[in-house]
Formats: sequence, structure tokens, C-alpha cells
Amino acid sequence: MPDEQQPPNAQSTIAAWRAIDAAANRAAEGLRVVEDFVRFGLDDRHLTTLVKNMRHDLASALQQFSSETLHSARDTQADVGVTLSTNGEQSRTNLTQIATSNLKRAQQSLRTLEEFSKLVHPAVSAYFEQLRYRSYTLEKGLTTTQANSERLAGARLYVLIDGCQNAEKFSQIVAELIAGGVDIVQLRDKSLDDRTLLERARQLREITAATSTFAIVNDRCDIAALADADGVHVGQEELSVKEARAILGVGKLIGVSTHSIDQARRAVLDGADYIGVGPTFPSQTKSFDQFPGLDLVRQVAGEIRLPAFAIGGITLENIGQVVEAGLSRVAVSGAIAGANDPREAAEAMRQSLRGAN
Ligand SMILES: Cc1ncc(COP(=O)(O)OP(=O)(O)O)c(N)n1
Ligand SMILES: Cc1nc(C(=O)O)sc1CCOP(=O)(O)O
Ligand SMILES: [Mg+2]
Repeated sequence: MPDEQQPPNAQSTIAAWRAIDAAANRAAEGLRVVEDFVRFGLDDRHLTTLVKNMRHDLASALQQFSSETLHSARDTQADVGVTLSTNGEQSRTNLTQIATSNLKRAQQSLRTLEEFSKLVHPAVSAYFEQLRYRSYTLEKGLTTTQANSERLAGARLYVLIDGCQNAEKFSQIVAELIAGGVDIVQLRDKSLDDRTLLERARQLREITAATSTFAIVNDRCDIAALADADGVHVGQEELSVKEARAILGVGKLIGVSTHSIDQARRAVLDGADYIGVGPTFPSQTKSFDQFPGLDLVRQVAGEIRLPAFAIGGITLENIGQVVEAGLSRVAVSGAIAGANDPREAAEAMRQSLRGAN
């Protein structure tokens, strides 16, 4: 016969309340440090809003506990943990370390809240569990934003090209784009057969290998993996970031097309390495029914710090409007790949992005 559940004795109850009291403070403090990092360190309004919401939701959950009970259980002077600290707690060498260690501290404290509240207030335990899962998603968005702001810091000009009529012409344009200061080249060809597409992707890889230009393959994770490209670009109806990552592995760039602010916010939390934002203007390369246009550029620039490339119909004539709307990274096809002199066209666009924030 199963043992009947005994209610916790007074000593266990006091221990649980003490643990809850300490964890509540640690979780709130940890989240506040993380919030200050995304606010002042990353300047990221989207992540700041998410952390602030988490902090408020934590505070509401904690209101389920009587503060009188928590305070009467508190006994800081007799707390054997107060004077214990590790070397790791004292040394912080950069902002990211401060953010990640405080996020970990908040996660551990949420786990403590979840476990000990099962003893004294089971109804609220699942809520702490949910908050802990939210913190993992936040961690992903925060770390990919931070890492890619650094990795793609200098990447301003991104050019999309097709596979050209033959391998020689393809090599030539890639070399011209690199010479013109293009930071990322994407192979985007919807009509080549798979073997030729793979050949071109391998060419792109080989030509860019000794340069600082990134090689990206559009749509096709399989081709990107086989060619050992730097990454892949996927649209809203294609493989997800998680699926692309499963094929390409960590360390490869995964870009996602976004056409609304919600899609941009989602891409950050999904762990995209950068986003395309568009269509900004009518395009000769691809037709669209709707144009989120410069309004979306403004929205993304106002709240997201993951590298974001405005795309769609961008030319030397209108690039200034994109910069004015707040994005200093653009992805371009026709105005560069279709120009008489792609190198010159790239140089001119690179020049108009110089000095933009
Ligand atoms: C940098 C960049 N941004 C957006 C796109 C468009 O991707 P998608 O929406 O999947 O459309 P197709 O390019 O596949 O037609 C892109 N390729 N690159
Ligand atoms: C392929 C593509 N995707 C877009 C998007 O908004 O997602 S705009 C676009 C076309 C980009 O070429 P061009 O610079 O010639 O307009
Ligand atoms: Mg696509």
C-alpha cells in the first residue's frame, strides 16, 4: 500500500519559506541585471521589454506568498550561505559575462522557487516553471544578438546573385563583388539543377575562403552544408532556424526573411543570426503584393539589435531613405548584380553606408 502523504512539519516549512525568500530576491535581482544589460549594453528595446515583462510576472507570482510569512522565516544572520562565495562570483571581465551569469542565477533561483513552493504553495509552482522556460528562450535571443552584433559588426553590404550563365561568369562577378567591398554574397538561384547549384556554391566558397566576405546559400541547407558555406538564408515558409541548425550545426549563419515586426521579434527568439527586412521598395527581382516598406525598417531599427538587412528594390537613389529610417545594412540584388559594372555599383553603395550608425 502506498505511503500516505504527510504534511510537511514546521521545520521543513520554515526551511522552504527561507529558500523561497532567498530565491525570490535572487531571481528578481538577476533579472534586473539582465534587463540593464539588454537596455544599456545592447540598447535592444525588444529584449528589454521581454525581461521587464518577466520581472513583472515574477513579482505577480511572488505576491501569492504572504510577505509576512516570508519575512518571519527570514534569518539572514544565521544563513550559512551568506559568507560563502566562489572566485567565479567575484570576477567579471565583460558585459556579456555579467549578463549570462546573472541570467543563470535567475534560472537557478526560479528552479528553487518551483521546487520549494511545491511544499508550501503548490498552485504557484508551475508558474515558476513557465518563467524558467521563458528565460531559456530569452537567453537564446540575448546570446545570438550579442554574438552576431560582434560577428557581423562590419557587415553592411549584402548582395544576392544568381548562378550566371556559366562558371567563369560566376567567378568573375563574385571576384568583382569582393573587390567592391561586399561583405556577404548570397547564391540565390531558383532554376539551376541541384548539381550545378552545388558547383556554384562550392565556387562561391572557394573564392570567398581567403577573404572576409561571407558565403550564403539561399533556401537550401543541404547545398550550404555540402559546400561548407558560411550559412543559409531561409524564408517564412521554409525550414525553421531550428531545422536549419540541425542540418548546418552551430557556428554557421542562419538568416531569416521577415516582413513584419512580429516576425522579426520571433526570429530573434528563434536564434536567427541575422534578419532580412522587407520588401522595402518595389523590386525587379521578385514581385510582392504588400510592402511593409520604410515603416518596418523604422520599427526594426527602433527595437532590434540583431543584425538586420533592409531588402527589396534598394538602389543608390533610395539607399539614403533606408539609412535615414535607421538601418545601416542593406541586401541588394538588381542594383548591383545587374549593373554594367557590379564592382563600381558595390563601391558606391558601400560608400553611402559609410558613416551610417
Ligand atoms: C537577405 C535576404 N533577405 C530576404 C530574402 C528573401 O528570402 P525568401 O523570403 O525566402 O524569398 P526567396 O529569396 O527565397 O525568394 C533573401 N533571400 N535574402
Ligand atoms: C529576394 C527578395 N526578398 C525580399 C524580401 O523582402 O524578403 S526582396 C527581394 C528582392 C531583392 O532584390 P532587389 O534588390 O533586386 O530588389
Ligand atoms: Mg527562400
